[in-house]
Amino acid sequence: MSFRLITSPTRFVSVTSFRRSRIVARLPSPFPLIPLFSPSALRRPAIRPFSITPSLAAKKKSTSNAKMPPKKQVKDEKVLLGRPSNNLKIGVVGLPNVGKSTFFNTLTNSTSAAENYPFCTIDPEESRVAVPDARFDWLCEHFKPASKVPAFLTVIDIAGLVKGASSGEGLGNAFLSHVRSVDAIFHMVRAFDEPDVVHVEGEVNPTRDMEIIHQELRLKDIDFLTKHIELNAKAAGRQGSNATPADKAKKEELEVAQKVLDWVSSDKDVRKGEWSNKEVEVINRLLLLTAKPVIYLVNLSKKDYIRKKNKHLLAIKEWINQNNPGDLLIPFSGVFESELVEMEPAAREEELKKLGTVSGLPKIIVAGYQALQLIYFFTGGPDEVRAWTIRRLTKAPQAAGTIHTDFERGFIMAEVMRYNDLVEAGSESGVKAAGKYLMKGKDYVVDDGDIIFFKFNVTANPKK
Ligand SMILES: Nc1ncnc2c1ncn2[C@@H]1O[C@H](COP(=O)(O)OP(=O)(O)OP(=O)(O)O)[C@@H](O)[C@H]1O
Ligand SMILES: [Mg+2]
Repeated sequence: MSFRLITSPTRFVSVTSFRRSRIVARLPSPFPLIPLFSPSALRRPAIRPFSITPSLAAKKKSTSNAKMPPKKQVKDEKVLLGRPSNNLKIGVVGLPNVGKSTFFNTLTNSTSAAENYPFCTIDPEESRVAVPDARFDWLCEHFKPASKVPAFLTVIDIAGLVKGASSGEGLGNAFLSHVRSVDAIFHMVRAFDEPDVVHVEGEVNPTRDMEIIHQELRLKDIDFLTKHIELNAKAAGRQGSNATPADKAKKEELEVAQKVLDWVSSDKDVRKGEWSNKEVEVINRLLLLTAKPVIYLVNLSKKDYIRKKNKHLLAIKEWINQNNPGDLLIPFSGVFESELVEMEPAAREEELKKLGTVSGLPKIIVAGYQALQLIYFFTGGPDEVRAWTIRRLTKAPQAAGTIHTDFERGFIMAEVMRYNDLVEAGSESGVKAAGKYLMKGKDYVVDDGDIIFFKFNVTANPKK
């Protein structure tokens, strides 16, 4: 096997600088009050390529293999419901005038129109917010890096849906297509009484509103699946009895689609079904609305949020238990959060202390990130501490590929420190001395919060 040396770090510098420039351009968050760009960090790459001579390569490889534990076959590799990507988005969905844009603006420090009239938002707005994480803060404190890049949650503000949206009411179909393009849903539920804020259904009734939204999403899935089956059944019917493997696959796919249609038609959301890996693969291609994970955000008045009481909360909880057991409910207050975000950090802390409460946003961001089945691993050093987003169950080479495709192509191994081990030992050498510095191979499934140094090598021609 021939190894080609990678001695010039320049191209890696350009990769990291490219990524950074994107981050700087799209940083609207109220949370990361941290410098994301430092020219000095560009002088050296944040992640140094592993450069070795051919003979040394063989030696290193054999030592690393010796250290590596026997390969464990990951059993039961479950296919996750949802789009297989690291670039996933969560949409804010709900009736008109329930506080979606107020929440979106506060969360992402954006200026989406948020006025007191229904259908204030028409076109979807996209923005990002840093994911707060004490581990990231600790790593920055520990490495004192020139550049700090946390993980980000991408949020989309979507227009309000109304009863009948699935059959075109209130620009319904266009708005539902915006829901189709996101990967998870923050379902905004109005539980605040404010006579000046118009409610499209007349009076405040959160469970009725939740029922409307869920009904519209289900009806759209039913409509979509029915048309999909009709269309594909016709195509499959023309094949006759001499069915090719492709025809058989199509037939199997149609059977799954029919099974899913029966499920949604019985008033259940797709994400609540037990599906085999094969079925999940078909469902993922269909981008169904009720397959997307949902977090219910209950928008309270400032007073109710602070006193932790609201007359609708119990009924909302019961509705979730009845209809979509296990889904998360997070109460918060849009107006209160928008007041907080306007304050200086010190004044904000003072105010929260005085009121004996906390902001609801950090919990919401973390929950949104988890709903998307996203986790991150860290790379750390004096140049940069960075969180790299991956989907749950991602293996080491693909995780390396999020940094650079060469890292995946030439993957040798991942040197992994667990966050707790690093905190306990106080340094990388301490982790090594404690025998907790792990060498992981290509079957290693990366854990949330792993601190990883990838070793890789790239041959001139990967086929050789
Ligand atoms: N917790 C709350 N208490 C009182 N008023 C609120 C609260 N949250 C939001 N509002 C008010 O509700 C009104 C509508 O808010 P917003 O524009 O954010 O709703 P929306 O759901 O985005 O509406 P649309 O679907 O029309 O775009 C605004 O006047 C906002 O200040
Ligand atoms: Mg809006």
